Amino acid sequence: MSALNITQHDSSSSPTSLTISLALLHVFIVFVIQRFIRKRYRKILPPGPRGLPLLGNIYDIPQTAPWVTYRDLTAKYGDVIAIRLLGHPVIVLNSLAAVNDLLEKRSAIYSDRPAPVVSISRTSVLIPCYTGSGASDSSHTTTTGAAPVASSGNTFNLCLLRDQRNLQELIQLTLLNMGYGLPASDVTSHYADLLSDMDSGVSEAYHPTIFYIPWLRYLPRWLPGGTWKSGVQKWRLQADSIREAPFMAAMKLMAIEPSVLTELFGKLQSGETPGLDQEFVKAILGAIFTAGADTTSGSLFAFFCAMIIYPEVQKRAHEELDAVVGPDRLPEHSDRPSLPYISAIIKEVLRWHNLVPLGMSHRCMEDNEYRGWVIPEDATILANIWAILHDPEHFPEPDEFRPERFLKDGQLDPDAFDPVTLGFGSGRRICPGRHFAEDALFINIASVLHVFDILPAVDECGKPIPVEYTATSGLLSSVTPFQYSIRSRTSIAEGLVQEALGEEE
Ligand code: HEM
Repeated sequence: MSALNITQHDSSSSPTSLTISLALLHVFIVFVIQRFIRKRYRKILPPGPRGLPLLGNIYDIPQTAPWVTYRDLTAKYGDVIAIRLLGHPVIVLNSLAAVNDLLEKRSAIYSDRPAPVVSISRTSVLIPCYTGSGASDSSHTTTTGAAPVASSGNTFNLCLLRDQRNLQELIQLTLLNMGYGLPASDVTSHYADLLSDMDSGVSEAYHPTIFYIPWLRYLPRWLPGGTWKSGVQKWRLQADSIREAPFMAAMKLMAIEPSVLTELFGKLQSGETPGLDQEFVKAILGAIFTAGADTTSGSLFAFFCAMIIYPEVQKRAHEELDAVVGPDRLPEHSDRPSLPYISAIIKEVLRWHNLVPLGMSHRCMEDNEYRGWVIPEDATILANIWAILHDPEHFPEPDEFRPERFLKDGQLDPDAFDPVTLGFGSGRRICPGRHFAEDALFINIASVLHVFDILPAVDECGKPIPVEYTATSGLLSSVTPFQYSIRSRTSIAEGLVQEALGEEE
């Protein structure tokens, strides 16, 4: 009895000891659950560096060129690596076999995208989730099957000759014409500014910290860690403007030129595509414009860089063009089968400089087993495109720009590993603009090489400014800016351009 009294007395008169006991119990339970989860995942996830408690591997993966670090980790862990970023599993596929096994063969459950914590647009600029619905498929088929590149290489040359406009603006011009049917004259630096504002907004909104710590969204904006919220309104407005401005301009003009817009409106009116409405049409066009401009111009910029560093490649391309196209005309799309060296240059540009080195993240939609591991639902999947296209087993001396690796007996080698498909992603989310991009690269590269020598810029003493190939890091990796100059190869070539200029005007 007295013992009972003592116990009753203790518990009622000391509420803090109960709280402490409960707190300790809570800590113990959390600890056991964490150990259990960690043990379970360590067993079933693919191998990878161990990382720190809670933080995971955030200190193992650098911000600069993480694709190189992932490739280096394969020596210890194999081609499929799991890392954890603040508890979130990320699976990196470093071989073509793994990419094919998961993103291609199991595309039914590997085609979603991880949802960003903050949606930057009412209907996102990039088509975000995979539903398998008619509308999301329509974005792919329409873009993929879009009319061949609307602008000719001539326009590109003329612009270069006329005012040395930047490559990015030239590709934007083409996309606005192909996507919205907007005439070249409607292209103003306004769209370019909107696009560049939105690009920086997207980089901030998709910053890994915000991406992988979902609870950051609940922090008030005045607390450290919550300050990113003040940018959200701005990013949303930027994303909305890039969807609205060219769309409204096209509607005002009542563009009748065949374009992706007219094709989608045709589908909308016929009702053949469930889920397709005006907002979705706007989103698809916004995606084409935003995803197509920097990528295609980025590849062209890489091509300019390679031509300066490897003048012997440029010389061989000139010889092929002189022999096949001749001095009296500019190259056309129909010349492509007869220009294997130019085609090999395009493949090598896409391989040598990967615009999207880790592809775009995919999301695994359900737990599934692979090679004895379990890839958990919600895991982010990255395809290390850079590592695969720089694997010396397939591409000896991978850092060298060497179009010859795709040729055999002067023709494209059908047995060579073609970087084109992988460079544009995999499975059901493969880049829908790949045919457009390839066509644009062909006509622009062939035309520029036919007419111009691409040379390094010169300094005030007339000395060539050396060009070195380096690239930026990020979702999109660009060749770091360098200066170049162009010189007409012959007066006949210059005459051809002037003639075409007259025709255009
Ligand atoms: C050299 C040029 C280009 C490269 C290297 C490139 C590469 C890629 C890659 C790697 C992806 C991710 C695919 C995946 O998730 O597996 C992608 C997606 C995408 N690309 Fe491209 N792309 C290029 C040009 C273009 C162009 C010109 C357009 C539009 C005309 C375009 C529109 C898109 C869109 C809309 C997506 C998102 C597709 C989706 O989420 O379903 N791209 N691109």
